[in-house]
Amino acid sequence: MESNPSIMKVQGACNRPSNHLSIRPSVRPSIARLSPLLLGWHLLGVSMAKDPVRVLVTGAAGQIGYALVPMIARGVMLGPDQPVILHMLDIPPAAEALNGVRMELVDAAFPLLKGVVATTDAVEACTGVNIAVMVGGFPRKEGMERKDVMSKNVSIYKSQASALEAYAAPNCKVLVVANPANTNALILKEFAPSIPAKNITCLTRLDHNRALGQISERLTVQVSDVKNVIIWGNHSSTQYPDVSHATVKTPSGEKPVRELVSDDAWLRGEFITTVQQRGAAIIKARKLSSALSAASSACDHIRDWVLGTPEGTWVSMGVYSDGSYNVPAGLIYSFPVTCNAGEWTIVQGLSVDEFSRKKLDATAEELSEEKALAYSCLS
Ligand SMILES: NC(=O)c1ccc[n+]([C@@H]2O[C@H](COP(=O)([O-])OP(=O)(O)OC[C@H]3O[C@@H](n4cnc5c(N)ncnc54)[C@H](O)[C@@H]3O)[C@@H](O)[C@H]2O)c1
Ligand SMILES: O=C(O)C[C@H](O)C(=O)O
Repeated sequence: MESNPSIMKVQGACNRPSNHLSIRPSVRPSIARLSPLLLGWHLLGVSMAKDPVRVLVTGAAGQIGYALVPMIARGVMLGPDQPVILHMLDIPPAAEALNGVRMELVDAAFPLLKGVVATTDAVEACTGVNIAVMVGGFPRKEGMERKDVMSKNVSIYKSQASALEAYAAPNCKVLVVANPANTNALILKEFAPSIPAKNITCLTRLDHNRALGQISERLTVQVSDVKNVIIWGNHSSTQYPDVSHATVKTPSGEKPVRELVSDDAWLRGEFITTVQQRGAAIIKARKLSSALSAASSACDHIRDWVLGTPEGTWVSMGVYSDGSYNVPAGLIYSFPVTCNAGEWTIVQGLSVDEFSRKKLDATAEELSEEKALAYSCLS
């Protein structure tokens, strides 16, 4: 257990870092609530205190950061019984805003929040972190393509990879949110060679959730009753939102989405483009990119990775390709995955029809091009 429960100051020294991620997947909150043993302890007023987990959020003074840090501090990411210490990094011009976020975290008096490191120093920010959510970067603005921001982000991710490699806790899990998310994650992997490739992921859960949302609206069903959509490939407009294996829970059992929608033209047309273009639609509407949905989806991504996916359910994560589904190895590509005991596994053996094959290949091709462009930015 960390000894100092106080909130720390901007640029302050770190608490002693814990050496590893101290979340035990077997003590999931829902199970913990049901366990007679834990309930007994609770009634006796004895809490099963866990060690705090250190969570880094880069770009914490930005709009996703502002939505994300209170979710983490409230237990949305790691569970309602998991104390956290937040490490927040931003760049010097944002230092004052970052301090404002820190002050608000103090003011919110989150019971699970055991400390805050708010800093513009990447080494201090990365020291001892168990989970790193990489949001910092240069966001795409209206009318800009993701490739326009490649070179700015590649250099950021190269240097932050080195800081994580040298100072993060062993087995640190990394989620890259900042665009181009897949390629930033790949650069991070390349420049942090001692962090296992399986620990470096990117966010396509927002796209996955958007796909669930579209199906739920179309069928007028609860979003929680829709599952097993897939986002294949890049977090970009070439991503392939696929409902070939998705189902909806109905009073008479699980039914295929394709059967219930009964409109392949919509599923292969408007549904796909709506999900692909949703980020751009939000930017057009808000003049800012999505923030609350991105933050919430980042929490979903880490929560499922650490605590596990429900039985019979998969989620989409951008992970290092091993050649599954004939996707070129060596790309960070979004696949359907299940998670157990803190490890993700690509769901194998799903049928891929000709229509889907073309879509999987097109988004892989874009990622290969992005990879080449990123490497050209490095030289
Ligand atoms: N993967 C996804 O699903 C998804 C969804 C939405 C947004 N995004 C991306 O997330 C990123 C952040 O979006 P936002 O709306 O919060 O942007 P924002 O501009 O509001 O915030 C970005 C923050 O990053 C900081 N920053 C810049 N360079 C940094 C560095 N080197 N180190 C640390 N911090 C740095 C900025 O000062 C700023 O505070 C963007 O790249 C955006 O395109 C991804
Ligand atoms: O498209 C963008 O740059 C915004 C973001 O990635 C999103 O999906 O909302």
